[in-house]
Amino acid sequence: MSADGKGGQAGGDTTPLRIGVAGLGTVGAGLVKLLRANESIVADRAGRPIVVTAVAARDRTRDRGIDLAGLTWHDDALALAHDPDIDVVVELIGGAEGIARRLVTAALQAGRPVVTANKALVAIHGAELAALAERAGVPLTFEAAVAGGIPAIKAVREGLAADRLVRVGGILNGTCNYIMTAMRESGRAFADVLAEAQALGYAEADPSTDVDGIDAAHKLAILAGLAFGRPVAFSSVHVEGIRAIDALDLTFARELGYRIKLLGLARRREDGIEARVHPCLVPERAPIAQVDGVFNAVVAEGAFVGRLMLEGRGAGEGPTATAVAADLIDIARGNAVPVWGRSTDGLTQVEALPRAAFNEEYYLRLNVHDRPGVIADVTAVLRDYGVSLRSMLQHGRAASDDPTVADAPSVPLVLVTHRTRESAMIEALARIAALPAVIGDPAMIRIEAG
Ligand SMILES: NC(=O)C1=CN([C@@H]2O[C@H](COP(=O)(O)OP(=O)(O)OC[C@H]3O[C@@H](n4cnc5c(N)ncnc54)[C@H](O)[C@@H]3O)[C@@H](O)[C@H]2O)C=CC1
Ligand SMILES: N[C@@H](CC=O)C(=O)O
Ligand code: NA
Repeated sequence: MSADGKGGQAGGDTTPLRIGVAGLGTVGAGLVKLLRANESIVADRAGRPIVVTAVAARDRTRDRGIDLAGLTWHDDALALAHDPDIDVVVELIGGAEGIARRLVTAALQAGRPVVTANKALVAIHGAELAALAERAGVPLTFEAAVAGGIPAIKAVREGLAADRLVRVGGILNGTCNYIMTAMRESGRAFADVLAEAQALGYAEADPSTDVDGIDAAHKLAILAGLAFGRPVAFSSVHVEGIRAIDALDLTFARELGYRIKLLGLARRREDGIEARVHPCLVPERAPIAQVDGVFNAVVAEGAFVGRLMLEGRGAGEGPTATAVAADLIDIARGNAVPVWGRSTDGLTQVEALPRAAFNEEYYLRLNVHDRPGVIADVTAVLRDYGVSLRSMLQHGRAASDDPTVADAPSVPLVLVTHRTRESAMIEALARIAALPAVIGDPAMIRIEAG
């Protein structure tokens, strides 16, 4: 039985599923185009037609490349929650609060199935919305919210439902991957490439959500919740973005045989769950290092299934609309899966482990005065904290060549450590930054196998 009480294939009911779309931006307009272009494919697979009957958007006159004639227009998106001529509300406005949250809440309370692409909303309010959906006995689906066109939610929540997953994550932000790929391949400036990603419809309304790692963290919190069976408190996810990545780091990474990727990583450990988003050095031969541009990669690992990686476009009109439409097809067919893959009864949020508990290999780049003793001072601090070095790179003049130079020029010094506790690295870096020969803050990037 479907959520709207009209089983699609199961009941042989061919009544159209009527949808109301809130937000006609990149994804909303993309959805209308896709449902029209693929009308008969969608109807065949859903067992009944899926038709847009109502929309709510801000500007009635804007040219979106779609014909809105014949659709009911609502100036107030909240009206969709009670419009008697729709069966499903599709929320494509965005934002964890405000109108998007009010609309989804109102629709679920009114017993309406909801489809959303809103990762911020699901990551932050997913536990409470899941309880509302369960109480109303209607689906709340969000395939588009994680990794755009990659069926990541379905893969983790349904495809891997039988395994005990120990790890999930990957490249979860198309905008950041697009920017870092262009910077690496063509040396283009950050701001330039970001503007291009915005024009292509990849970036969030406020692109700092992308470049500061928050969007990837929203997606990681959702994936971790699905993989480990409990929603992860979003505020406990450790988040770093890509603003601090310097062109020098891209060059040194290449020289050391790595690429830099913004990764989301969630791991089940004996003592809790690790959930973090930050730039990583990954070996250039690792499959994930080859995932470039707007492409995302979702990696999962379980005791029985082993490791798997799904790759595809993580942002943009077409891929995202495909994911939203797939959710609608599920609803039309009467397929319903609990939001977090299990009942919300007794379901509590879990706090991720703090940063000090991480245990990684680290790449450090220091800007140092090129004079004798610098390397010895830096390595002495690392030794004091039990951090052992795997390799070191210094370009330019050797520090010991000219002991008499007082205002020695600055040179980058790159150090790669063996695996070590992050609590030790944090303290060691504070001491290193305070050394007289070290200029500015050291850059630290964690190293991952991929
Ligand atoms: N663009 C992408 O590639 C992807 C976007 N998403 C998510 O999809 C959702 C929509 O994203 P986009 O389409 O990219 O954003 P967008 O900014 O292009 O579209 C949002 C639309 O909502 C409209 N809107 C704002 N307030 C409104 C209100 N009160 N009533 C009605 N409409 C209102 C805006 O005018 C805008 O046209 C967001 O949650 C986003 O995170 C998810 C995956 C990929
Ligand atoms: N802004 C997001 C859009 C898709 O989720 C991204 O760049 O990945
Ligand atoms: Na997806």
